[in-house]
Amino acid sequence: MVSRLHQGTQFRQRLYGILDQGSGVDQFGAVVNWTLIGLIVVTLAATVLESVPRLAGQYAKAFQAIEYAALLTFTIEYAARLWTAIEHPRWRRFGAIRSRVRLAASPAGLIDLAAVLPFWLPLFIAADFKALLVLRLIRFFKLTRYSPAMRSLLEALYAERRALVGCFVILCGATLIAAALMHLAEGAAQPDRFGTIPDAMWWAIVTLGTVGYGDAVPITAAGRLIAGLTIFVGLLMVALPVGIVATAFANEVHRRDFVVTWGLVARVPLFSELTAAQIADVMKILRAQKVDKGTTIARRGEPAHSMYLILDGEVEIRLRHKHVHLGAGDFFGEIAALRQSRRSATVIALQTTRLLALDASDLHSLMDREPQIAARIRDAAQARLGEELETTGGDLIPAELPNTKIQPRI
Ligand SMILES: Nc1ncnc2c1ncn2[C@@H]1O[C@@H]2COP(=O)(O)O[C@H]2[C@H]1O
Repeated sequence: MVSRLHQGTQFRQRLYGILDQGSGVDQFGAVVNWTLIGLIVVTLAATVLESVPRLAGQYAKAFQAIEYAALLTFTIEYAARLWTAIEHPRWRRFGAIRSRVRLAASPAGLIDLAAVLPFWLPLFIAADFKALLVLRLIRFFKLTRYSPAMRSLLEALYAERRALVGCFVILCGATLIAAALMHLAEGAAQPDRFGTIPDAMWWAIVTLGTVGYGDAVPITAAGRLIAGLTIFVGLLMVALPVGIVATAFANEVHRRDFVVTWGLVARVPLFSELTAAQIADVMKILRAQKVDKGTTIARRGEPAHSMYLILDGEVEIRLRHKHVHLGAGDFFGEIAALRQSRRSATVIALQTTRLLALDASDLHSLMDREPQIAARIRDAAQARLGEELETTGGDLIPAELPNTKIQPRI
């Protein structure tokens, strides 16, 4: 009985790992996830083709088969996600029901539900559900889960939401002012196009958007002057959000550098005792970083914000009286990150090195959650500190630094 229960939990953990981390878990995980991605793409293509009446008539059976297969698969996937939600490391403490409610209410959960729920209706209610054809395109958003680039773009938009809302507010103001001025200047000359402010707003939006359909053009001198100014403002208005999003997107992509996969994290010795679900959780707080040979990764005495795990390559720890080499599987930077102080040594990359960086705040919460990892990191820090104290006579942090305690990064 107990072993059955244990097997059930193990299966749920494995399923969670596959659904949450996909291709990185193992070959079976890769097959499951590529099947889901393939089905999303096929159902989207089928939706588009089905809107062509000739094709809809000719291949009606094939379209129906694709829809049934997709609906059934996505429904099973949704149910499996709900069932395994309790394995989510941050939700586990909420228990079965609350963790499932959390999943159902999350953006990804809502997209998964919207991708299936409306499409069951025609099977039970006899009515014309033509709009459902277009609604199927919601399934496109399921791809966000599998595309780091799409995720990066959404994260960039989210990170810059305040600046973008600011741009939108300014754009609304500019539209109103341009429309009102144009209504004053052109209202009498062209009452059908600029007779009211809402009429003139169409012109303002098209001009500020730098589209210029040419269906409404000023004919008075004052109107042309206002149009000229509006075009200049429009150029600025378009450049502003485009620049903000492009910069944020580039930063986000560079920050990721390479994709942290389940396989990479599972290979790190420090995480060797974690379950699939725990590894999945750790993945979310790690940042991938690639450094070139000769790069100074940490400088003695500098404030520290992260600890690093070496995936491959080699680094040199330059202590006062000796140099220590660390390679794949080792970690460094834990001393300052733990003590929220400054670096005790300079660290240089001896080769091109791939690292996983862990922010100090994330390190602390990980250590709170995972006592074995906490013990291993603390032991290493203690041993390294002890060694260094022995050779420096206790002068670990440079004396010229007045305040070794640093503020956490916001
Ligand atoms: N004796 C040592 N052997 C190996 N690594 C060390 C030793 N002393 C310090 N380090 C590492 O070098 C890092 C420099 O930055 P931190 O002080 O944050 O953390 C330090 C340790 O991770």
